[in-house]
Parts: sequence; C-alpha cells; structure tokens
Amino acid sequence: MATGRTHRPATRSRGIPEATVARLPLYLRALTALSERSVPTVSSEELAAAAGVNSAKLRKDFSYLGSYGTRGVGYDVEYLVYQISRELGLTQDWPVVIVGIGNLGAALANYGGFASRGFRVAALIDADPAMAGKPVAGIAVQHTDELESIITGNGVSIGVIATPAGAAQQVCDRLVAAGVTSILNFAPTVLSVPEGVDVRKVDLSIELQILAFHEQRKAGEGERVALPIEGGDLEPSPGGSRGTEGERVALPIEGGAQAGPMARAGQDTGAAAGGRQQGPDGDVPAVMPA
Ligand SMILES: NC(=O)c1ccc[n+]([C@@H]2O[C@H](COP(=O)([O-])OP(=O)(O)OC[C@H]3O[C@@H](n4cnc5c(N)ncnc54)[C@H](O)[C@@H]3O)[C@@H](O)[C@H]2O)c1
Repeated sequence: MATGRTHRPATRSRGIPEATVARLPLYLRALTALSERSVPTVSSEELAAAAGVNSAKLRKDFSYLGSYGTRGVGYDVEYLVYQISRELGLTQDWPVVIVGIGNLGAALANYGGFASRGFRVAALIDADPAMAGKPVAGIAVQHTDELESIITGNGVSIGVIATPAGAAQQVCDRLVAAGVTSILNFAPTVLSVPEGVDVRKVDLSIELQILAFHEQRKAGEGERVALPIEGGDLEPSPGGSRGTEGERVALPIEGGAQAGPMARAGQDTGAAAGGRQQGPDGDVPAVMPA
C-alpha cells in the first residue's frame, strides 16, 4: 500500500537526507581524530570503521557533499573536515544559552567540548533568585527575568533546556518567542514548537531502557531454549549445532512482536523501566506467546 512518494526520506533544503546529516558528526569526530594524528588520507573502509558506519552508506553520504575521494588514495582528511564542518554550519561561532543551572546544567556549562566545536556558552539562566550572580564554569548565572534580553543581545539561536520537565515547555516558549530556533532538550518531556524550530531531545534513561530491553532479550534467549513448552517437543540443540539459532528465532516469543512495541514504548513515553517492570524476576515479556 505504501507509495514511493510518501516514503521518501526526509531531506533538508539543500537536498541532503536527514539520516545523512545525522551521520555527519560521526564522520567529523573520526576525521578530527585522524587530523590530530596528522593522517593525510583515509579510505572509505577505514573511515567507515572508525565512524561505526557501513562503508557503502558512507560513500553515498559523501556523494551528497560532492566528495568522491580518489581511487587508490581515499579521501583527503583535512578537506573532508572542512567540508563537513561547513555543511554542519560549524565554521561559524554559535552562541548557546543553557537554561536551568542545576546538576545537569552546571555539568554542561563545565563541559569543554562545546567551545572546541564552535559552541560558545553565551549565558547561563536560572529561575532561582539565589543562583543569580553565582559563577558556574566562570560565567555568572543570570535570572530568567533577563532571558529575552540575553537572547536578543547575544544573537542566540540555540538554547539548551536543563530544567525540570514541568518548566520545560514554558521555557521553550519563551526561548522561541525571543528568537531561538534550535533547542536541545534534556528535560524528559515532549516539547511543542512552531514550524521552523528544530528540537533535539537527549534522554539517557531511554538509552538505558533500550539497553535493558536487549539485556532482557539476551537473558531470555538463554533461558527459553531450556523450556520445553516453547517449541512443543523442541529440545535445546547441542552447543554449536547449526539449527539452534534458526529454531530459536522461529519461536513466537523471540520475534518482532516483542521487539517493536517494547522499543517504541520506551521511546514514546520515557516511562521508567519499560517492559522490565512486568515481572518480579524481570523476565516476563511484554507480549506473551499465544
Ligand atoms: N537527558 C538526560 O539524559 C538527563 C539526565 C539527567 C537529568 N535530566 C533532566 O534534566 C533536568 C535537570 O536535572 P537536574 O538534575 O540538573 O535538576 P536540578 O533540580 O538540579 O536543576 C534544575 C534547575 O532548573 C532550575 N529551574 C526550574 N524551573 C526553571 C525555569 N522555569 N526556568 C529556569 N530555570 C528553572 C532550578 O532552579 C534548578 O537550578 C531534569 O528535567 C532532569 O530530568 C536529563
């Protein structure tokens, strides 16, 4: 039923797919490491391995940049660093504000990696009057009353939200009204923004939940092979026997029905612990086999 037209990958205005844009920072990180070691050229295979990406995908991604490398030589590291930095808009300085200077906001303010990548922390903003004027990472915290003037005065277009979830939407609305068009949201809530505003969400607990899901699956695979009910008369195959993996994958409990909803539930809701809450031993699957 799907039509090609509705399933085209999302692209940015200059025709680079969003998925490619999302991989550019991975290439840049790997290339920067090569550049620091004064490596002049790199093959697509080496770079793909360093970036953790498939090499065919890398070549396709670079074709969007008009970079094809030289057969037998590879890609010029310095030129690619420049090209990707330019594509990502990193050849200019980006003033950033962080709102919510608690544990996380202070840690972000102290992180040296922003400045070295062209992101200058222009201001730290907090609603707590007791915080106003206190230095964090060498910058005096400013009160939220000054949010709008800080944004306009510093030409800030990127805001980082590190407030409690309940305050995040209101902070977001104020940032956007003041002129911010890109938001990095650490608060565990979904933000509504008008057309033209980009939001990136970082949630470490969701990443942990996804890892927990995979851990559960790994543990489940080991245990379930020993259960006679799973495959009727299926006996665990002797170690290394060729059929073992295929047989286990064919069991209903191991299939996609479990993977999809659980993974999605973790991402959509951000609910603590996801499917692992369902049984005291943590091994009750979200979708029971018929
Ligand atoms: N994304 C992640 O991986 C991750 C990791 C840790 C924490 N968090 C989230 O980050 C947020 C901050 O966590 P924390 O541990 O630093 O909390 P915290 O309580 O230490 O700090 C929150 C700060 O926000 C300030 N604040 C509250 N309302 C505000 C408002 N309307 N405007 C401006 N500032 C306001 C508070 O005064 C406080 O200084 C929380 O939402 C937390 O759930 C996310």
